[in-house]
Amino acid sequence: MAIESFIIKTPCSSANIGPGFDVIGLALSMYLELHVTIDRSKKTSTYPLNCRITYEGEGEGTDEISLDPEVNLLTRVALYVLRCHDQRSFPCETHVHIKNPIPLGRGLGSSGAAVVAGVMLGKECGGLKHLTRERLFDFCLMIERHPDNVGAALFGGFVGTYLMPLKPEDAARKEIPLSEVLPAPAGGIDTGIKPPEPPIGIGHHIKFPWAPEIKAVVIIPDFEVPTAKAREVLPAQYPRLDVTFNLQRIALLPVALGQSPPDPELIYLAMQDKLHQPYRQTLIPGLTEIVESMTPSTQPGLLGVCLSGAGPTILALATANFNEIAESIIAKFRANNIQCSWRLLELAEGGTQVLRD
Ligand SMILES: Nc1ncnc2c1ncn2[C@@H]1O[C@H](COP(=O)(O)OP(=O)(O)OP(=O)(O)O)[C@@H](O)[C@H]1O
Ligand SMILES: N[C@@H](CCO)C(=O)O
Repeated sequence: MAIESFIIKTPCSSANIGPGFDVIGLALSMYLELHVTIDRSKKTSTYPLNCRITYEGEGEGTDEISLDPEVNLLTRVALYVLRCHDQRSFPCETHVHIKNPIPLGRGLGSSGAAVVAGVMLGKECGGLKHLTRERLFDFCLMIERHPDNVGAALFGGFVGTYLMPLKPEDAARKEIPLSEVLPAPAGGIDTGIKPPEPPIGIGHHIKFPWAPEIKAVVIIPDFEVPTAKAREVLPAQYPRLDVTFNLQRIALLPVALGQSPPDPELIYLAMQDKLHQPYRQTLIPGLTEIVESMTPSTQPGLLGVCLSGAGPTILALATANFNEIAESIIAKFRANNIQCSWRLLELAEGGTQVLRD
Protein backbone atom coordinates (compact mmCIF):
# COMPACT_ATOMS: atom_id res chain seq x y z
CA MET A 1 0.00 0.00 0.00
CA ALA A 2 1.57 3.30 -1.10
CA ILE A 3 -0.29 5.45 1.41
CA GLU A 4 -0.49 4.47 5.04
CA SER A 5 -2.51 6.46 7.58
CA PHE A 6 -3.21 6.20 11.28
CA ILE A 7 -4.21 8.33 14.26
CA ILE A 8 -2.40 8.48 17.60
CA LYS A 9 -4.67 9.61 20.44
CA THR A 10 -3.18 10.54 23.84
CA PRO A 11 -5.09 11.79 26.89
CA CYS A 12 -4.21 14.83 28.96
CA SER A 13 -3.41 14.20 32.61
CA SER A 14 -3.48 15.66 36.07
CA ALA A 15 -0.47 14.85 38.25
CA ASN A 16 0.00 14.72 42.04
CA ILE A 17 -3.74 14.79 43.08
CA GLY A 18 -2.61 16.59 46.24
CA PRO A 19 -0.08 14.55 48.22
CA GLY A 20 1.25 12.30 45.42
CA PHE A 21 3.95 14.69 44.19
CA ASP A 22 5.80 13.10 41.22
CA VAL A 23 4.02 9.78 41.91
CA ILE A 24 0.31 9.83 41.08
CA GLY A 25 -1.24 10.58 37.71
CA LEU A 26 -4.80 10.66 36.39
CA ALA A 27 -5.52 10.39 32.66
CA LEU A 28 -8.46 12.57 31.62
CA SER A 29 -10.77 12.73 28.61
CA MET A 30 -9.20 15.56 26.57
CA TYR A 31 -7.04 14.15 23.77
CA LEU A 32 -4.03 15.21 21.74
CA GLU A 33 -4.42 13.66 18.27
CA LEU A 34 -1.79 13.07 15.60
CA HIS A 35 -3.23 12.35 12.15
CA VAL A 36 -0.34 10.70 10.33
CA THR A 37 -0.02 9.94 6.62
CA ILE A 38 3.00 8.24 5.05
CA ASP A 39 3.12 8.40 1.25
CA ARG A 40 5.66 5.76 0.31
CA SER A 41 5.22 6.44 -3.44
CA LYS A 42 7.40 9.57 -3.00
CA LYS A 43 11.09 8.84 -3.36
CA THR A 44 12.27 12.31 -2.26
CA SER A 45 10.84 15.05 -0.08
CA THR A 46 11.27 18.81 0.05
CA TYR A 47 10.46 18.80 3.78
CA PRO A 48 13.28 18.60 6.35
CA LEU A 49 13.79 15.03 7.56
CA ASN A 50 10.97 13.97 5.17
CA CYS A 51 8.40 15.36 7.59
CA ARG A 52 5.71 17.97 7.07
CA ILE A 53 4.07 19.21 10.28
CA THR A 54 0.75 21.04 10.43
CA TYR A 55 -0.89 22.13 13.67
CA GLU A 56 -4.24 23.27 15.00
CA GLY A 57 -5.27 24.04 18.55
CA GLU A 58 -3.64 25.45 21.65
CA GLY A 59 -0.55 27.54 20.96
CA GLU A 60 -1.19 27.53 17.18
CA GLY A 61 0.94 30.14 15.41
CA THR A 62 3.03 30.93 18.53
CA ASP A 63 6.74 30.43 19.21
CA GLU A 64 5.86 27.60 21.64
CA ILE A 65 4.94 25.31 18.75
CA SER A 66 7.57 24.90 16.05
CA LEU A 67 6.76 23.28 12.72
CA ASP A 68 10.39 22.25 12.23
CA PRO A 69 10.63 18.50 12.92
CA GLU A 70 14.03 18.83 14.60
CA VAL A 71 12.62 21.46 17.03
CA ASN A 72 8.99 20.46 17.67
CA LEU A 73 8.82 18.49 20.94
CA LEU A 74 6.66 15.74 19.46
CA THR A 75 8.73 15.04 16.36
CA ARG A 76 12.06 15.48 18.21
CA VAL A 77 10.99 12.69 20.52
CA ALA A 78 9.91 10.51 17.56
CA LEU A 79 13.32 11.15 15.91
CA TYR A 80 15.05 10.10 19.12
CA VAL A 81 13.24 6.74 19.02
CA LEU A 82 13.94 6.34 15.28
CA ARG A 83 17.64 7.23 15.63
CA CYS A 84 18.09 4.74 18.47
CA HIS A 85 17.02 2.21 15.83
CA ASP A 86 19.35 3.36 13.05
CA GLN A 87 16.72 5.39 11.19
CA ARG A 88 17.98 8.95 10.72
CA SER A 89 14.73 10.55 9.53
CA PHE A 90 11.01 9.97 9.03
CA PRO A 91 9.87 7.66 6.20
CA CYS A 92 9.52 9.54 2.90
CA GLU A 93 7.09 11.31 2.94
CA THR A 94 5.45 11.72 6.33
CA HIS A 95 2.73 14.25 7.16
CA VAL A 96 1.90 14.75 10.84
CA HIS A 97 -1.19 16.85 11.48
CA ILE A 98 -1.36 17.73 15.19
CA LYS A 99 -4.74 18.54 16.78
CA ASN A 100 -4.10 19.77 20.29
CA PRO A 101 -6.89 20.90 22.65
CA ILE A 102 -4.63 20.59 25.75
CA PRO A 103 -3.71 24.07 27.03
CA LEU A 104 0.06 24.57 27.25
CA GLY A 105 1.83 25.09 30.56
CA ARG A 106 -1.36 24.91 32.64
CA GLY A 107 -0.86 21.67 34.59
CA LEU A 108 -2.83 19.35 32.33
CA GLY A 109 0.18 17.43 31.07
CA SER A 110 0.51 18.98 27.60
CA SER A 111 4.24 18.18 27.47
CA GLY A 112 3.69 14.68 28.89
CA ALA A 113 1.07 14.00 26.19
CA ALA A 114 3.43 15.35 23.50
CA VAL A 115 6.28 13.13 24.73
CA VAL A 116 4.08 10.01 24.85
CA ALA A 117 2.52 10.69 21.44
CA GLY A 118 6.05 11.36 20.14
CA VAL A 119 7.48 8.01 21.24
CA MET A 120 4.42 6.26 19.76
CA LEU A 121 4.95 8.20 16.51
CA GLY A 122 8.57 7.00 16.41
CA LYS A 123 7.49 3.41 16.99
CA GLU A 124 4.77 3.49 14.28
CA CYS A 125 6.84 5.36 11.67
CA GLY A 126 9.83 3.09 12.25
CA GLY A 127 7.81 -0.15 12.17
CA LEU A 128 9.32 -0.93 15.61
CA LYS A 129 6.80 -3.57 16.63
CA HIS A 130 9.08 -5.00 19.33
CA LEU A 131 8.80 -1.84 21.46
CA THR A 132 6.32 -2.66 24.21
CA ARG A 133 4.43 0.03 26.13
CA GLU A 134 6.71 -0.65 29.11
CA ARG A 135 9.79 -0.04 26.94
CA LEU A 136 8.25 3.13 25.48
CA PHE A 137 7.91 4.36 29.07
CA ASP A 138 11.72 4.18 29.38
CA PHE A 139 12.05 6.36 26.27
CA CYS A 140 9.55 8.87 27.71
CA LEU A 141 11.55 9.07 30.94
CA MET A 142 14.69 10.03 29.04
CA ILE A 143 12.84 13.21 28.10
CA GLU A 144 10.38 13.99 30.89
CA ARG A 145 12.00 12.77 34.08
CA HIS A 146 9.02 12.78 36.45
CA PRO A 147 6.87 9.74 35.65
CA ASP A 148 3.39 10.87 36.79
CA ASN A 149 2.10 12.67 33.66
CA VAL A 150 3.80 10.41 31.10
CA GLY A 151 2.70 7.29 33.02
CA ALA A 152 -0.95 8.38 32.99
CA ALA A 153 -0.85 9.52 29.34
CA LEU A 154 0.76 6.26 28.15
CA PHE A 155 -1.09 3.66 30.25
CA GLY A 156 -4.33 5.57 31.02
CA GLY A 157 -6.45 5.43 34.18
CA PHE A 158 -5.47 6.38 37.72
CA VAL A 159 -1.85 5.34 38.23
CA GLY A 160 0.93 5.26 40.76
CA THR A 161 4.37 5.51 39.12
CA TYR A 162 7.87 4.94 40.37
CA LEU A 163 11.45 5.06 39.10
CA MET A 164 14.08 2.41 39.70
CA PRO A 165 17.49 3.73 40.74
CA LEU A 166 19.90 3.75 37.79
CA LYS A 167 22.71 1.18 37.94
CA PRO A 168 26.08 2.83 38.74
CA GLU A 169 27.27 2.28 35.14
CA ASP A 170 24.14 3.99 33.76
CA ALA A 171 24.37 6.86 36.26
CA ALA A 172 27.94 7.41 35.07
CA ARG A 173 26.84 7.74 31.42
CA LYS A 174 26.99 11.46 30.70
CA GLU A 175 24.26 11.32 28.10
CA ILE A 176 21.65 9.79 30.45
CA PRO A 177 19.74 12.78 31.80
CA LEU A 178 19.65 13.10 35.56
CA SER A 179 17.92 16.46 35.50
CA GLU A 180 14.12 16.71 35.56
CA VAL A 181 13.38 17.74 32.02
CA LEU A 182 15.89 17.75 29.24
CA PRO A 183 16.22 20.92 27.17
CA ALA A 184 16.49 18.58 24.18
CA PRO A 185 15.94 14.84 23.94
CA ALA A 186 18.91 12.60 24.55
CA GLY A 187 20.93 12.50 21.37
CA GLY A 188 20.04 16.13 20.59
CA ILE A 189 20.58 17.49 17.10
CA ASP A 190 21.48 14.78 14.59
CA THR A 191 25.22 14.21 14.70
CA GLY A 192 25.04 11.02 12.67
CA ILE A 193 25.93 9.10 15.82
CA LYS A 194 23.40 6.72 17.29
CA PRO A 195 21.95 8.31 20.47
CA PRO A 196 22.06 6.45 23.79
CA GLU A 197 19.24 3.98 24.30
CA PRO A 198 17.49 4.29 27.67
CA PRO A 199 18.44 1.80 30.37
CA ILE A 200 15.82 -0.98 30.57
CA GLY A 201 13.06 -0.71 33.19
CA ILE A 202 13.73 2.84 34.48
CA GLY A 203 10.08 3.44 35.25
CA HIS A 204 7.11 1.36 36.37
CA HIS A 205 3.45 1.92 37.13
CA ILE A 206 0.55 0.36 38.96
CA LYS A 207 -3.13 1.01 38.18
CA PHE A 208 -5.49 1.92 41.01
CA PRO A 209 -9.27 1.46 40.93
CA TRP A 210 -11.40 4.54 40.27
CA ALA A 211 -14.98 4.96 41.49
CA PRO A 212 -17.19 5.52 38.41
CA GLU A 213 -19.20 8.31 40.10
CA ILE A 214 -16.16 10.60 40.32
CA LYS A 215 -15.75 13.28 37.64
CA ALA A 216 -13.02 15.90 37.23
CA VAL A 217 -13.86 19.60 37.08
CA VAL A 218 -10.79 21.43 35.76
CA ILE A 219 -10.63 25.20 36.18
CA ILE A 220 -8.01 26.62 33.82
CA PRO A 221 -6.64 30.12 34.53
CA ASP A 222 -5.68 32.24 31.53
CA PHE A 223 -1.93 32.28 32.27
CA GLU A 224 0.88 29.75 31.97
CA VAL A 225 3.16 28.42 34.68
CA PRO A 226 6.02 26.52 33.00
CA THR A 227 6.69 23.32 34.94
CA ALA A 228 10.40 24.15 35.24
CA LYS A 229 9.52 27.43 37.01
CA ALA A 230 7.03 25.69 39.32
CA ARG A 231 9.77 23.26 40.36
CA GLU A 232 12.31 26.01 41.03
CA VAL A 233 10.17 27.40 43.89
CA LEU A 234 10.23 24.07 45.76
CA PRO A 235 12.72 23.65 48.62
CA ALA A 236 15.56 21.14 48.46
CA GLN A 237 14.68 19.81 51.93
CA TYR A 238 11.45 19.48 53.93
CA PRO A 239 10.52 19.40 57.63
CA ARG A 240 9.92 15.83 58.79
CA LEU A 241 6.36 16.67 59.95
CA ASP A 242 5.40 17.83 56.45
CA VAL A 243 6.77 14.65 54.86
CA THR A 244 4.86 12.53 57.38
CA PHE A 245 1.70 14.55 56.68
CA ASN A 246 1.91 13.67 52.97
CA LEU A 247 2.83 10.03 53.57
CA GLN A 248 -0.25 9.59 55.76
CA ARG A 249 -2.49 11.03 53.05
CA ILE A 250 -0.94 9.21 50.10
CA ALA A 251 -1.62 5.93 51.89
CA LEU A 252 -5.33 6.86 51.89
CA LEU A 253 -5.67 8.42 48.44
CA PRO A 254 -5.82 5.36 46.11
CA VAL A 255 -8.22 3.56 48.47
CA ALA A 256 -10.42 6.61 48.98
CA LEU A 257 -10.79 7.30 45.22
CA GLY A 258 -11.50 3.65 44.42
CA GLN A 259 -14.37 3.18 46.88
CA SER A 260 -17.93 3.28 45.57
CA PRO A 261 -19.92 5.19 46.73
CA PRO A 262 -17.18 7.76 47.39
CA ASP A 263 -16.75 9.10 50.93
CA PRO A 264 -16.37 12.93 50.60
CA GLU A 265 -14.80 13.48 54.03
CA LEU A 266 -12.16 10.80 53.45
CA ILE A 267 -11.32 12.03 49.93
CA TYR A 268 -11.10 15.63 51.08
CA LEU A 269 -8.62 14.64 53.77
CA ALA A 270 -6.64 12.37 51.41
CA MET A 271 -6.12 15.17 48.85
CA GLN A 272 -4.26 17.54 51.17
CA ASP A 273 -0.61 18.39 50.58
CA LYS A 274 2.28 20.15 52.26
CA LEU A 275 5.10 19.41 49.80
CA HIS A 276 4.34 21.48 46.72
CA GLN A 277 1.09 23.47 46.86
CA PRO A 278 2.10 25.88 49.69
CA TYR A 279 5.23 26.89 47.75
CA ARG A 280 3.46 27.29 44.42
CA GLN A 281 1.05 29.81 45.96
CA THR A 282 3.71 32.42 45.10
CA LEU A 283 3.09 31.73 41.38
CA ILE A 284 -0.68 31.19 41.57
CA PRO A 285 -2.56 33.96 43.39
CA GLY A 286 -5.59 32.59 45.27
CA LEU A 287 -4.35 28.98 45.39
CA THR A 288 -4.19 28.61 49.19
CA GLU A 289 -7.57 30.26 49.68
CA ILE A 290 -9.20 27.99 47.08
CA VAL A 291 -7.71 24.82 48.55
CA GLU A 292 -8.62 25.79 52.11
CA SER A 293 -12.13 27.16 51.51
CA MET A 294 -13.57 24.58 49.09
CA THR A 295 -14.80 21.68 51.24
CA PRO A 296 -17.54 19.03 50.90
CA SER A 297 -19.52 20.86 53.60
CA THR A 298 -19.41 24.24 51.83
CA GLN A 299 -19.94 22.75 48.33
CA PRO A 300 -22.38 19.84 48.04
CA GLY A 301 -21.13 17.29 45.49
CA LEU A 302 -17.46 18.23 46.00
CA LEU A 303 -15.05 15.50 47.11
CA GLY A 304 -11.72 17.29 47.16
CA VAL A 305 -9.68 19.99 45.48
CA CYS A 306 -6.00 20.38 44.59
CA LEU A 307 -3.55 21.96 42.18
CA SER A 308 -3.41 20.01 38.91
CA GLY A 309 0.22 19.08 38.22
CA ALA A 310 2.46 22.11 38.45
CA GLY A 311 -0.56 24.41 37.98
CA PRO A 312 -2.11 26.86 37.55
CA THR A 313 -5.16 24.64 36.79
CA ILE A 314 -7.26 23.58 39.78
CA LEU A 315 -8.63 20.02 39.85
CA ALA A 316 -11.89 19.53 41.75
CA LEU A 317 -13.16 15.96 42.06
CA ALA A 318 -16.93 15.81 42.41
CA THR A 319 -20.04 13.68 41.97
CA ALA A 320 -22.62 16.47 41.34
CA ASN A 321 -23.15 20.26 41.07
CA PHE A 322 -20.19 20.62 38.68
CA ASN A 323 -21.28 24.01 37.39
CA GLU A 324 -21.64 25.51 40.90
CA ILE A 325 -18.25 24.13 41.98
CA ALA A 326 -16.52 25.56 38.90
CA GLU A 327 -18.22 28.96 39.28
CA SER A 328 -17.22 29.16 42.92
CA ILE A 329 -13.51 28.59 42.08
CA ILE A 330 -13.67 30.94 39.08
CA ALA A 331 -15.07 33.68 41.38
CA LYS A 332 -12.10 33.26 43.74
CA PHE A 333 -9.64 33.60 40.86
CA ARG A 334 -11.60 36.59 39.54
CA ALA A 335 -11.10 38.32 42.90
CA ASN A 336 -7.37 38.08 42.07
CA ASN A 337 -7.96 39.52 38.56
CA ILE A 338 -7.53 36.13 36.89
CA GLN A 339 -9.97 34.92 34.25
CA CYS A 340 -10.61 31.18 33.77
CA SER A 341 -12.32 28.63 31.59
CA TRP A 342 -13.45 25.25 32.86
CA ARG A 343 -14.14 21.72 31.59
CA LEU A 344 -15.86 18.66 32.97
CA LEU A 345 -13.68 15.61 32.23
CA GLU A 346 -13.82 11.89 32.97
CA LEU A 347 -11.23 9.23 33.63
CA ALA A 348 -9.52 8.16 30.36
CA GLU A 349 -9.11 4.46 30.98
CA GLY A 350 -7.29 3.28 27.87
CA GLY A 351 -4.21 5.51 27.65
CA THR A 352 -2.58 6.15 24.28
CA GLN A 353 -4.26 4.46 21.32
CA VAL A 354 -3.18 3.93 17.71
CA LEU A 355 -6.22 3.84 15.44
CA ARG A 356 -6.05 2.37 11.93
CA ASP A 357 -8.90 1.79 9.44
N1 LIG B 1 1.39 19.25 21.22
C1 LIG B 1 2.57 19.83 21.43
N2 LIG B 1 3.44 19.98 20.41
C2 LIG B 1 4.64 20.55 20.61
N3 LIG B 1 5.07 21.03 21.81
C3 LIG B 1 4.25 20.91 22.85
C4 LIG B 1 2.96 20.31 22.73
N4 LIG B 1 2.37 20.32 23.93
C5 LIG B 1 3.25 20.91 24.79
N5 LIG B 1 4.36 21.27 24.15
C6 LIG B 1 5.54 21.94 24.75
O1 LIG B 1 5.50 21.77 26.18
C7 LIG B 1 5.51 23.05 26.84
C8 LIG B 1 4.65 23.02 28.09
O2 LIG B 1 5.23 22.12 29.02
P1 LIG B 1 5.14 22.29 30.60
O3 LIG B 1 5.74 21.06 31.17
O4 LIG B 1 5.69 23.61 30.99
O5 LIG B 1 3.58 22.35 30.92
P2 LIG B 1 2.43 21.25 30.95
O6 LIG B 1 2.99 19.92 30.49
O7 LIG B 1 1.28 21.77 30.19
O8 LIG B 1 2.05 21.21 32.50
P3 LIG B 1 2.22 20.07 33.65
O9 LIG B 1 3.49 19.30 33.36
O10 LIG B 1 2.27 20.82 34.95
O11 LIG B 1 1.01 19.21 33.58
C9 LIG B 1 4.96 24.02 25.80
O12 LIG B 1 5.43 25.32 26.02
C10 LIG B 1 5.49 23.44 24.48
O13 LIG B 1 6.82 23.87 24.27
N1 LIG C 1 4.78 16.15 39.44
C1 LIG C 1 5.08 17.25 38.56
C2 LIG C 1 4.00 17.33 37.52
C3 LIG C 1 4.20 18.46 36.53
O1 LIG C 1 4.64 17.99 35.33
C4 LIG C 1 5.15 18.55 39.36
O2 LIG C 1 4.26 18.77 40.18
O3 LIG C 1 6.09 19.31 39.14
